[in-house]
Order: sequence, then C-alpha cells, then structure tokens
Amino acid sequence: MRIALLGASGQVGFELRRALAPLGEVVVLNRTECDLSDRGALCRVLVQLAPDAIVNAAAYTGVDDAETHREVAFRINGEAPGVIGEAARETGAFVVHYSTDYVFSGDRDRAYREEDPTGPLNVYGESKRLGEVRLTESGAAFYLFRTAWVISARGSNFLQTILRLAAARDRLQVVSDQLGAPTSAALIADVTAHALHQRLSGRGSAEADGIYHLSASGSASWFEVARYIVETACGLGFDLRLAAEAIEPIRAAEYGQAALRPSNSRLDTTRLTRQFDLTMPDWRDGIHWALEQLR
Ligand SMILES: NC(=O)C1=CN([C@@H]2O[C@H](COP(=O)(O)OP(=O)(O)OC[C@H]3O[C@@H](n4cnc5c(N)ncnc54)[C@H](OP(=O)(O)O)[C@@H]3O)[C@@H](O)[C@H]2O)C=CC1
Ligand SMILES: Cc1cn([C@H]2C[C@H](O)[C@@H](COP(=O)(O)OP(=O)(O)O[C@H]3O[C@@H](C)C(=O)[C@@H](O)[C@H]3O)O2)c(=O)[nH]c1=O
Ligand SMILES: [Mg+2]
Repeated sequence: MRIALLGASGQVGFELRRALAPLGEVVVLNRTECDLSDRGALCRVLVQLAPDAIVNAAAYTGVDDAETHREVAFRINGEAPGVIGEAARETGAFVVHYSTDYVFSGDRDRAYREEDPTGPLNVYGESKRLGEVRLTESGAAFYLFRTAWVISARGSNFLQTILRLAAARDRLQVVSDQLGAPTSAALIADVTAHALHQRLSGRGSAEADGIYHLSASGSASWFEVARYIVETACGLGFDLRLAAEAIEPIRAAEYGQAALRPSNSRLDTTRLTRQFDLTMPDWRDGIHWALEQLR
C-alpha cells in the first residue's frame, strides 16, 4: 500500500504521518516537490507516483488573509482538489480531502448535517466549497471530511494563540457569539486512518464514499474555550499572567475581523460515527491532551 500525503507540515498533516504509517508506505510530498498552486506539476507528480491513496491535508488556511488573496486561496483550496481528483481517477487512487464548517453560513439553530445547503460567509469558505465541488465532479472515489476549529500542540491555532496571549497579558476579550467544537489534529488523523484502512482493505463499501462531518463532541463559544484553556493550563502548572476569570466575552461584531465567521459552526457527526462505528470524544479531551504534550 502506498499513500501520497500532501500538507504533511501542517497541523493535520503532521499527525497523519504518524496515524497513516501502519497502513503502508507514506510518501510525503512537500511544497517544493508538489506545489498545489501549480496544476501541471501537481497532476504529473501524482500520476507518476500512482499511489493507492492520496491524502490532501494541504490548504490555504489564513481566513482573514484570504479576503485579500482571493486568487491564491481559490487556486489551492478550490482548483487543486479537482486536479487531485482527476489524477486519482486516472490512476485509480482513493482520495481523502478535508473541508470546513466555514462552508456554512451558521444561521441554523442545530448542528449542520452533510446534506445541508452551504452558504459561505468569507473567501476562505467559498474557496473550500469550490474544492468540494471540484473533487466531487472529478469522478474520483473519495472521503471528504469537513472538520472545524482544529487545535494541536504544534502549528498555528487558537490554543497556541491563547497561551501566548495569556503569558503576556492580564486581560483578554474573546468572542462569545460563535459556537463550535475544537477538534484536535490527532483525532482527525486517527479517524482518517481508521476509515481509510476499512475502505482500502475492502471492508468499507464504495456506497459509503462522500462527505462526512468530523468534529469532537459537545460545543462551546470561543470565549468558553479560551477560559477552559487558561484554567486547564494553570492546573497543569503553566506560568500564565492571565487568570481565566479575567477573560471577558465580547460579540464578534465588536471584535472586528476582516472575514465574517459563522455564529454556528457545530457539525453533526452521526453519519461518521454510524458508518465507522466510532465515538467522538468531548472537545475538552483534545485540549487537555495538547496541553499535556506542551507541558
Ligand atoms: N485549521 C483549522 O482550524 C481547520 C482546518 N480545516 C481544513 O483541514 C485541512 C488541514 O488544515 P491544517 O492542518 O489546519 O492546515 P495548516 O495551515 O496547519 O497547514 C497547511 C498545510 O498546507 C501546506 N500548503 C499550503 N499551501 C501550499 C501549496 N501551495 N502547495 C503545497 N502545500 C501547501 C502547508 O505547507 P507549508 O508548511 O509549506 O506552508 C501546510 O503543510 C485543510 O484542508 C483545512 O482547510 C478545516 C477546518 C478547520
Ligand atoms: C486570539 C483571539 C481570537 N478571538 C476570536 C476571533 C475568532 O472569532 C475566534 C477564533 O480565532 P481564530 O483566528 O483562531 O479563528 P479562525 O482562523 O477563523 O479559525 C478557523 O480556521 C479555519 C482554517 C477553519 O477552517 C475554521 O474551522 C476555524 O478553525 O476567536 C477573540 O475574540 N479574541 C482573541 O484574543
Ligand atoms: Mg486562523
């Protein structure tokens, strides 16, 4: 079994290197070998390698930056998944790709299901939605995992940002009108490996290919998540200036960022847990684990 891995230096990609290793030979294709913004090179490298599976964890993830870098975000997040899909169809490879809660507008009052209509509020979300469409249209066999609020002990994410700010400041304002479930990169990688192993070993059927929502269970606002991070870090002995009680809730409109974000980012994981016989752990477990790793 040969698996081509794109985006191995990212949060999810790093964990995938570990999680996919028992499935076979993992061929890491970094940006110099395989730039997702170079259509021709991407297709050529993948066709030449002819792997059994292509796992694409590479993406343009700067949500605010994407507002002013629309073209590059669309090339990497929108067009590249189509190119990967075409190469996969040509060589018979199975594709794993990732998308985001930001494909939704967030105006529903329940967790989003796979078939709910999309309606991105920002350029990043629009570009990721185009990637979903392009991969689907390519005719390749795929799992597309929509995840949300990725955290990890490495890389750039909300957990790292809050720890950095908590070490330097004694007051912090965090938005309390956006709900979701922080999901650890390790969980995403482990679920991917489990699902891919079933599919490639012939125990998973092609009828179950397609889109799955993959997030930790439970939900909270960014404000509640920030308080949990600081409380837990203090309990684990981190040296922080900021006390959890000194974090104040504010509304997103007051915080003011370049890109709009959905107020409801909750994903319904019923399809995933039923299909692969899984239980999604609470979001707090992922944060706790990442903090223990950092300690
Ligand atoms: N982060 C989050 O909160 C969420 C992420 N997702 C999705 O999950 C997936 C993984 O995200 P995450 O691990 O957080 O991403 P990261 O931002 O941590 O990593 C992105 C990866 O993509 C690579 N990359 C970026 N541009 C290119 C390019 N032009 N050619 C080749 N490689 C490139 C980066 O390489 P380099 O190191 O060289 O820059 C890096 O390895 C993505 O599809 C993302 O959209 C979904 C929901 C939430
Ligand atoms: C650091 C900070 C953030 N915030 C807010 C801003 C924002 O609404 C929220 C989270 O901040 P971030 O910059 O981490 O959010 P963001 O980069 O939008 O995170 C998103 O990334 C992309 C890639 C995804 O796909 C999404 O699932 C989601 O994880 O917290 C505060 O209110 N105060 C603060 O001090
Ligand atoms: Mg960000």
